[in-house]
Amino acid sequence: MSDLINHRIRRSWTEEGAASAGLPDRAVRWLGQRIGQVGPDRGGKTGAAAPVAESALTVPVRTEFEDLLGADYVLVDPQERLGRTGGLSYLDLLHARAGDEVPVPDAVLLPADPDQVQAVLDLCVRHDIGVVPFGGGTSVVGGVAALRGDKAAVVVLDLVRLDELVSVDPVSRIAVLQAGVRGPEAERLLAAHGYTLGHVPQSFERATIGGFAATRSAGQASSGYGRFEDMVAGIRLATPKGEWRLGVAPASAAGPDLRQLAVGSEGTLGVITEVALRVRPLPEQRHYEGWIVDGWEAGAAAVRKLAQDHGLADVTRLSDVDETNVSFSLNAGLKTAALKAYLKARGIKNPCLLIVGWEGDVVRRRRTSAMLRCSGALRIGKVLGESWRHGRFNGPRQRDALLDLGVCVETLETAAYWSNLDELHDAVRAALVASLGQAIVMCHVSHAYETGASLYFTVLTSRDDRDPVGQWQRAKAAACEAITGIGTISHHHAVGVDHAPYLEAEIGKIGLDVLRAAKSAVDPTGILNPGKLLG
Ligand SMILES: Cc1cc2nc3c(=O)[nH]c(=O)nc-3n(C[C@H](O)[C@H](O)[C@H](O)COP(=O)(O)OP(=O)(O)OC[C@H]3O[C@@H](n4cnc5c(N)ncnc54)[C@H](O)[C@@H]3O)c2cc1C
Repeated sequence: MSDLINHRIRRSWTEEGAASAGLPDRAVRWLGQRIGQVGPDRGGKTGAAAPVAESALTVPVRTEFEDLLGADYVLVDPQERLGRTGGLSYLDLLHARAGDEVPVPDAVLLPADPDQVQAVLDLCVRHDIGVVPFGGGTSVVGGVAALRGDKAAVVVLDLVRLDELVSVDPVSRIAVLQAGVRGPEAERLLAAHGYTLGHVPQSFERATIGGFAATRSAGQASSGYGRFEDMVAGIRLATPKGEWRLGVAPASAAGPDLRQLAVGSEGTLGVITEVALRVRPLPEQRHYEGWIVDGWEAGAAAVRKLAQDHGLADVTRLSDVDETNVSFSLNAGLKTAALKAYLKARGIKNPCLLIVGWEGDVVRRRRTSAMLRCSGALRIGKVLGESWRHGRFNGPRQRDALLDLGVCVETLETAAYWSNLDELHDAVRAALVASLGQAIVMCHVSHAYETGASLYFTVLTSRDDRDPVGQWQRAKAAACEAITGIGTISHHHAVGVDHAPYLEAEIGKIGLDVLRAAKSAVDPTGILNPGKLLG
């Protein structure tokens, strides 16, 4: 059963991704010049087996789970348990490579349907066992760490078998998908009915419908299709108090929108078993292209104009000068050289790449293009846009290759109102550089709104092998401190464990008390996802 998804694949991210998991030689040389001390001899500590303690589940309790799910769906093998703990952050990858001691669940449970999920929760309540809901395991904030809190045992509830399209309502354009359906499968199931969800985060290939909902995920085409929470029409959760269903109408004034309390609850208020989602007709056409803007401020102003005057393309992604430089350097060749010469001849000193993509009604592109021209942007054409679209999943696939070379590589994200965006960009950048020294810190806006935008930073620096974990923890803490008070601690990666210390500064003590009260209403004994969101 566990071969349904191999959670131990790290090298290639997905089996399909293996072909693009390597790095070209010129990229390795270029990295060496920029951050120094990288090379094939810098793989660091790898291959050690992480210690896995005996399962703390007693035989009678394990038998009860087996009677409920079937013995094949209660896994206590150490490798299965180790494969379902920790997500895919840089620190998770470091720990996995080094065989560091990490929290390991006492069992992995694989329920088949929402009723079995509810029955498992009921058993966990009865035996006071912690439960970690597990979708694709792509959390980068510690969301699936198998922490046990004050419980003697903790199980991971892997939702991989909840893999069905439950229903399609073509009149309302709503499809109900089970929580364990992964991104590509969701699109395949919906395409058979002529629909798409249009939710394509960079973790699309592995992440699940339940995980998207639990973390308020944002896909690369969020400007056109909306964030995941915008798509949620209804939601079905298993909770320690029983089943909870939400969502009967597209909009409602029947008190606060509790769907939005469930969305983003990160497994602390219930296990999402089904999500009713707004779907759209499959686009007949797609058109992606690249533009160049001179300087970050000008680029941000151009994107703001699009967002505020209804000209955003479905994908609107602005790279800062550093990210544009990196992308030009890694794609060095005759075409890039010609492009650079052309930009120089046009007097563009600080090129920032803007990718815009339309899906479906591509006639809208005329309006966006006219607005971009008015903002002084220069159209470069389809090649850059299409090349971005085709390589959109390569970043995660190449992380292990970078770790093999001794590179510390990680991303972090935030968002702010337009009036604070430049300050936030500069503050986070400065904090990362001050902490890491010689580092490449690059950034893009990939989600824009009328009132503001997200910022997504990627960091590459030479790994400090004396203290690789501390090196990143200090840099991340510095970035989080810089964000606090200007922007949000997370635009789409969620809170998990890593951002929990910063939540109170954002939502206040009253906000935390409200969340705790909600949790104690549905989960009075605190079995659900110990240590996440609320710390
Ligand atoms: C390389 C990389 C790129 C990424 N890019 C993006 C991006 O572009 N946009 C984006 O939004 N995120 C991105 N992420 C973050 C991550 O993929 C998202 O948070 C995603 O939504 C998690 O989905 P998942 O199924 O993997 O959930 P998991 O990682 O399995 O779980 C995430 C959290 O949700 C809880 N959870 C999972 N399923 C359920 C459920 N059914 N019921 C209740 N709780 C549940 C878990 O307990 C955990 O707290 C990226 C991550 C990586 C590693």
